[in-house]
Amino acid sequence: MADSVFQLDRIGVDYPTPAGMVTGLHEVTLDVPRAGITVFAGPSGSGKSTLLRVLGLFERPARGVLRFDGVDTGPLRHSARRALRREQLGLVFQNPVENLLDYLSVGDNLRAAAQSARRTCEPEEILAQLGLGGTGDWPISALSGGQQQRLAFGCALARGSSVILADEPTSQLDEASADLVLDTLRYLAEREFAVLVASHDDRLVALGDRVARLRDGRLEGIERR
Ligand SMILES: Nc1ncnc2c1ncn2[C@@H]1O[C@H](COP(=O)(O)OP(=O)(O)OP(=O)(O)O)[C@@H](O)[C@H]1O
Repeated sequence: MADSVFQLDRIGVDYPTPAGMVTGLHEVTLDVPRAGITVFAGPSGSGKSTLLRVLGLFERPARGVLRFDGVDTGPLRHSARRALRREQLGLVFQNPVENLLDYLSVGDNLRAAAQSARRTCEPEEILAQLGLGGTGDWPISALSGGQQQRLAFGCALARGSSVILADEPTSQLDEASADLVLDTLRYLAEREFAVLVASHDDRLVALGDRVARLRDGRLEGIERR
């Protein structure tokens, strides 16, 4: 398995707007190691979400080469990208309700996630790992925001994702709930998941083994700890 989970070579993203083309990312070149937590930090509009969407194979860059596990993703057809997304890449959004199906129980959310990657799972095993043991029959609404985010990471585990991409996972949470998310990210990184997070939460930035700083769609630099 390659040491780098993602290799970006001069990745550029443009958005058409009524006022003309806006560049979301300018020629970003970066190697993301598989091990540890990588944080993409930067002010609002710096390109963090755009970068996560490119890495999550939701967005095709206009320019440059993106390799995932050493494979050039450029020539991949839509169906191959979708299969990679479902089976390997777990994307967790900032708003807990976006990550879960509110009409299913906690356990059924995990089962549905596994099924979407053509797998089966033992919900109670995953819930126990995440400190949510015994909640399998609960409705989603009975969980706190932090617990819902934990469950969203659990869905990535149920799908068998090897890479976790989280976009501002603590921004909608109070401090105690955010702590649950920080613990979960650390737990996943210790278990050899590649964990990539976009955030301007200082505590999340402090958790990173490396921090890639973005500004105006450009990579300003990388701090390694
Ligand atoms: N769908 C879109 N259409 C037009 N412009 C977009 C779109 N998505 C992003 N942009 C622009 O691309 C740039 C980067 O935006 P992006 O959302 O990636 O930044 P961000 O760092 O994640 O910001 P935030 O912290 O506010 O979420 C900004 O100038 C933004 O306005």
